[in-house]
Amino acid sequence: MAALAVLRRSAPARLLSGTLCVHSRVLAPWRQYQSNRHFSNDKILVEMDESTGVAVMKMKNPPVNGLSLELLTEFSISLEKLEIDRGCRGLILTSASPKVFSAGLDITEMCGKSAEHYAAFWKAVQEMWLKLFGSNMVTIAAINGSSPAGGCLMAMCCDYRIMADSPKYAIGLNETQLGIVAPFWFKDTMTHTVGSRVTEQSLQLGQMYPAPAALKFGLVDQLVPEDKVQITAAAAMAQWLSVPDHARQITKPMIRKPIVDRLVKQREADIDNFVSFISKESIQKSLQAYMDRLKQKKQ
Ligand SMILES: CCCCC/C=C\C/C=C\C=C\CC(=O)SCCNC(=O)CCNC(=O)[C@H](O)C(C)(C)COP(=O)(O)OP(=O)(O)OC[C@H]1O[C@@H](n2cnc3c(N)ncnc32)[C@H](O)[C@@H]1OP(=O)(O)O
Repeated sequence: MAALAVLRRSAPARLLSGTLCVHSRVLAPWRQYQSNRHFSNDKILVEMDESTGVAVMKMKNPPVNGLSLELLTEFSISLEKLEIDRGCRGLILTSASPKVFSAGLDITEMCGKSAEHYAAFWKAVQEMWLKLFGSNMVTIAAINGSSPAGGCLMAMCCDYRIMADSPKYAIGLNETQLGIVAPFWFKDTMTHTVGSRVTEQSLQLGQMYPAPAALKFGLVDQLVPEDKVQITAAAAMAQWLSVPDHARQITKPMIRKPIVDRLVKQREADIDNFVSFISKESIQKSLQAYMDRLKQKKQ
């Protein structure tokens, strides 16, 4: 048992290659850590079921769960807490808002801000990815709505994806549609999920796939009626957790560690790349025009 506990606790550190730091500027203090093991801060709600060892993490940043610096920071802190919790074996990631899993990166964080802000924001995006893709727990995405760009990235970081069965909800990496470019580790995550050929085409076209199309090529693993997404995720989790932890935890990094290490080795260069790219006037214009289109859609 002691050996298993060591494995359980040491594997994430190995997999994440020392990436436990989080940006300190917006660290929200934990409001509470109650006996029923629910904890929450502004943007992340965690419900931990001690009898199953499964935590449900809900993003709550209405209206569309934009991945702001604050949400990303709280996400990484919450995940880190669960990762070191011996009692937690599985994580179900979902949205507290109906109809949208996550609209991806909060575009307002990438518009009209300083270089320092862009660097801090990108570091938080990297941190989220390193922790979620490199997690030692079983991770299941319960995709209860649309999931473009960064939302799709989060879902793809998980071990298994269950999506609400509706053509109204779409998922994909649509960055080129905004005039921006998915960085190599977004591309690596998609390649890991669906293979090179589909990734090449999807990324160039910035394609969003309605849920039924996403199922066809494995971008999601299962479609269920919207009101069954959570319960199906819990059932799938029970199945994944029936595999002995130590064996699964040694297997997962065999595939994922080289992908994680690629970013770890060039984090600073990746931040510099992002800052210089996003600061360009032409890119700022594209993002602004996209935001204007989003707002006009309503009128
Ligand atoms: C060569 C080197 C390369 C280096 C790397 C360089 C760059 C990489 C850079 C960035 C990578 C970015 C990845 C991303 O995640 S970018 C974000 C992409 N996201 C989207 O395109 C989603 C856009 N949103 C939608 O499609 C819809 O909102 C959605 C389907 C999610 C929901 O639709 P719904 O009809 O319910 O809601 P809306 O009315 O559209 O939106 C409500 C409200 O929210 C605002 N909003 C929507 N999405 C975002 C967002 N991502 N960020 C900020 N704000 C968003 C929307 O404008 C509305 O606002 P308001 O009108 O109510 O004020």
